[in-house]
This record gives sequence, structure tokens and C-alpha cells, in this order.
Amino acid sequence: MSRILLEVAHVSKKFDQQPVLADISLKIDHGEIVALLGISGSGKTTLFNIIAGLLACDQGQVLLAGEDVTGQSGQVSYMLQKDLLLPFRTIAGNVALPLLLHGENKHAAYQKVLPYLETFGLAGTQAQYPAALSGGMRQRAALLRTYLFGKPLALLDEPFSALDEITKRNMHQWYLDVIQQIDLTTLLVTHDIDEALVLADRIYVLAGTPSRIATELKLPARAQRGQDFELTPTFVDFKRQILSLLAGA
Ligand SMILES: Nc1ncnc2c1ncn2[C@@H]1O[C@H](COP(=O)(O)OP(=O)(O)OP(=O)(O)O)[C@@H](O)[C@H]1O
Repeated sequence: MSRILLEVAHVSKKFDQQPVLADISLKIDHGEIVALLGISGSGKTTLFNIIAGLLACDQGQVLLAGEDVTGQSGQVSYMLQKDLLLPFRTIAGNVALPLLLHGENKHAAYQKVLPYLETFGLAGTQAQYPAALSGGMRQRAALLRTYLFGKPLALLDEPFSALDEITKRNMHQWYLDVIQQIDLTTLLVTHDIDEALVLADRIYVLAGTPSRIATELKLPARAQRGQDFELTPTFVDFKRQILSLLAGA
């Protein structure tokens, strides 16, 4: 069986005759965390929406496990920048939403989410409302809800950008831990170079006008990086390379 879960092939997009994305091709294998990195306005969200089937592309294809899903929504799980938890629903009510939407009854759905609350570091929060939780906890609840949509690929659009620096770093480590325990492939859209370098197995850098894939970087294996990867010469070399590509954009 092919390891490729997502393939974006030669996707282009214009808005009002203005090309934004030109001939974008990328692949993601099962289990990978791949970052799509670009400056503000480079078309990351546009590509995200095309992959999620929320926006039509002008040319190209989106393939999921080899099947053409171009323009089809509901094939991947996705999470937008803000946590978007419903303030009037408890945490259990929020994270169980995908199961309830699939027609499960409330009791069964709540029973199913309880062990996941534990895995996602949210044990004991089921009866609380989002406003009572910290930003990091709300983001974990939103990630759990995304995961419970049950699709093999999660698209995350700047999921940690609203968090303070320390909480964000803790969330990065947490995400790397939790991803070992669940079966999920991630496409992370971000403009944060450090975040991409800390989380991703591979990075696609978008640059130019219109945006193209300027380069693809393969990072050292997650297990070999260690907690202080950000302080290593390897990290700094990657960062320098990315900065020079983005600066020339
Ligand atoms: N619906 C639309 N109609 C017209 N232009 C659009 C539309 N959506 C996006 N654009 C334009 O396309 C370009 C790319 O926007 P997009 O939001 O995809 O970039 P981005 O890389 O996600 O930016 P950011 O990091 O700031 O969110 C921008 O110039 C934007 O103004």
C-alpha cells in the first residue's frame, strides 16, 4: 500500500485575475507532520481551503489515499486559528460534537470522549465551560474535537498562534507527545518558522508572487531532535535557509 495519504498536484488559483498560487504540488505520507510555511498573504489559507474542499481551484487536483477529492468537503478534519469552542456547551459537549453529528446518542458520545480527555490532558474538565479553561486547554479541546471527526488527515491553520510564547512551546511538546498515541497525519499551516522547525518532519516553503513551493526541507527524525533542538546549529542552519527564501519572496 502506498504511504502517501495526501497529494496536491499542480494546483493553481487566481482571485480576480490575480494569481495567488501557481503550480503547487506536495505530498504527505501517513503519520507525517508536514508544515506549509509562508509569509502573510502567501496563500496558505487559500491552499488550506482548497485541500479541505471549501474553495475551488482553477487547475490541479487534490488526492486523498489515491482518490480524487478535488472540491469535496468533509474528507479531512480541520481546525482554524481560533479554538471556536461553543461557549454555551461544556467541554464534553464541545468535543463530542463530531460524534453527535454522526448520529450517536449523547450518553454514548460522552462515554466515548472521556478516555480521550485523559489522553489530551483534559481529564476532569468534561462538565466545565470553555471560559473556565486556559487558552492552552481550550486549544487542546479544539484539537481533540478535530481529531474526533475521525478523518485520517488533520489540517491545522496556525493552531497555536493566539497563545503566549511559553504556552505555545508547551503545546508544541504536548502535540509531539500526543501524536505518538493517536493515528493522525497533520498538515500544519503556519508563518512561524520556529514552530514549523520544532513540529514538522518536512516543511514546504511557499515563496514568490504568485506563490510557488520554493523548497522542501526534510528535518532530522523527531526522536533524534531532543528538547533543545532549537539551540542546535542544525536548527539555526534550517532557519537561515528559510529566512533567506522568505526574504526573497
Ligand atoms: N476570497 C478572496 N477574494 C479575493 N482575494 C482573496 C480571497 N481570499 C484571499 N485572497 C487574497 O489572496 C492572497 C492570499 O491570501 P491567504 O489568506 O490565502 O494568505 P495567507 O498566507 O493565509 O495569509 P495569512 O498568513 O495572513 O493568513 C491575499 O492577497 C488575499 O488578499
